Amino acid sequence: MSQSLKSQQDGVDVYNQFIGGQWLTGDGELLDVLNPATGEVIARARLADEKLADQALQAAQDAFPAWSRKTAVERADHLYRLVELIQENRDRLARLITTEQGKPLSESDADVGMCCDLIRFAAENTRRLEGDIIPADDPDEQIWIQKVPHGVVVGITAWNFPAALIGRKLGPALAAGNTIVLKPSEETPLTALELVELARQAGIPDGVVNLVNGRGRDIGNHLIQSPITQLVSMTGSVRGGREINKAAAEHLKIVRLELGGKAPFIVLDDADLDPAVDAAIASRYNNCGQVCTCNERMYVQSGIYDRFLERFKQRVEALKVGNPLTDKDVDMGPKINAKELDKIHDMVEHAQSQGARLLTGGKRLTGGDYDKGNYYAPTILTDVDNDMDIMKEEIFGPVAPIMKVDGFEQAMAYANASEYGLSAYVFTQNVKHLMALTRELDFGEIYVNRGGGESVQGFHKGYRNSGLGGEDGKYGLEAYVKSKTMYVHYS
Ligand SMILES: NC(=O)C1=CN([C@@H]2O[C@H](COP(=O)(O)OP(=O)(O)OC[C@H]3O[C@@H](n4cnc5c(N)ncnc54)[C@H](O)[C@@H]3O)[C@@H](O)[C@H]2O)C=CC1
Ligand SMILES: O=C(O)[C@@H](O)[C@@H]1OC[C@H](O)[C@H]1O
Repeated sequence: MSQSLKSQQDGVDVYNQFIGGQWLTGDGELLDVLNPATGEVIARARLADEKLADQALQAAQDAFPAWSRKTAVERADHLYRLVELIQENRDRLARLITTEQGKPLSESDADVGMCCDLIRFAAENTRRLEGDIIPADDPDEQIWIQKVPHGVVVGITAWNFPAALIGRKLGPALAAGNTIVLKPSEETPLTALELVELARQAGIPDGVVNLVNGRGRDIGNHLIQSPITQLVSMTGSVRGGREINKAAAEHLKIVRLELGGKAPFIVLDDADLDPAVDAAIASRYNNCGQVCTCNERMYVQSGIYDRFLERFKQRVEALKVGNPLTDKDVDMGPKINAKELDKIHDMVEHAQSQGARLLTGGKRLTGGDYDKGNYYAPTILTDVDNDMDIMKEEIFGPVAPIMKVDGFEQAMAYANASEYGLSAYVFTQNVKHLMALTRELDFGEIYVNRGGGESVQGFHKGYRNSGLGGEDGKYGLEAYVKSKTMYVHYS
């Protein structure tokens, strides 16, 4: 039955799913969406069954011919209109992100801003999806390499950036002439649903954007295996990425995966101390440490180690943790859910059992409002060595292990000894070391003398287990077209 975005049941908003330009109820189970700061149910989202997922794929397939035949400028104009609407709703969306995900409002605002920027970049570049004309071996022939869209794209997203990750999949997919079925994270479906409603209001034709909710191994897996799906783009865990890659391989589907990270944060003796401390704090504790580019392990050279650690500890202990909706001054909100909170605490305890020393934090925050949410104390671990699990496994939480190194070479060796290869941070004023980074540091995204935060015109690409493919910028956009070679004889 056709519905609006949401309706009320027992005083709680119940969100529908978007298929072929209609909000549909379906018969699927209802999923509680919780505020991680309070544990309250803020809304419910209807989950899709396989029949509804197939309906979404079919709607995307039906919409593809007309959408892909629109001119580059027409597609761009639709996306620009969507960006305008997102901007008009920026405060409301930021509040919603904070409510369902828990990050401070300023960070939610940046999440919405990044969503806009990713879609705007895609719109700006619809006209730049250029092909080639290649000299042929026959004088009466030309070889044309054209760039054409794939067809139906499935975009599967994680919970840590509920808006930006939708923009990152939807923007380039539509810009290049594809249609899309989105499946947002089970933890944060509401922002995605509201964004899709804005896509409807922007006049994006029916079926070009569709959204179904569901669990990854269930509906996510079903979407991947459908013969309609041509390309799968996913952001999430290495485990999820592996499962998706395996399911897609069976059907020879194209897959782009943006997975976890274990970014080394390197501070050499000649670094500027204050910016290094600022960046170490932001890159570890923003979004409660739940960013794939987070500072996950620190290597600080012996000459600056004591001064760095003293200042870093002061700053960590001054971080204010709380409910970002009721207290605008908090630096850090809760972890996304109780399971993640337990995971972090187990990792900290395990690190101590392996010999790490707890310098500060290391516990769940309790008492008063803390008891209702998933709060963890900002934590520092010292006396770690590079073989400990805390230096190898993605933490994805507010815990910083810090290790002393004797110099550049040792820092490089420790940093590279990782199954992850997305981001790395280096603070140095030494030009020789800086120039050597391209050769010595085996990571896809290196931040030198600054904290994290990629630009939409860059290329967000993880090596090794951090992913397959890469996103953003001109290389990210190219993933959404395939080449078609035509040998044109004209005598
Ligand atoms: N790269 C990143 O930025 C992220 C990394 N993570 C890492 O993953 C850990 C667990 O987080 P989760 O939310 O459980 O990540 P996840 O990988 O399970 O979920 C991410 C998305 O993939 C979908 N998914 C999962 N398994 C799938 C499958 N087999 N087939 C199709 N779709 C599937 C989920 O439904 C969700 O939409 C975190 O603690 C963190 O270490 C989590 C979120 C984002
Ligand atoms: O998923 C992630 O954590 C990253 O891809 C993240 O997405 C938006 C942020 O700017 C990125 O670092």
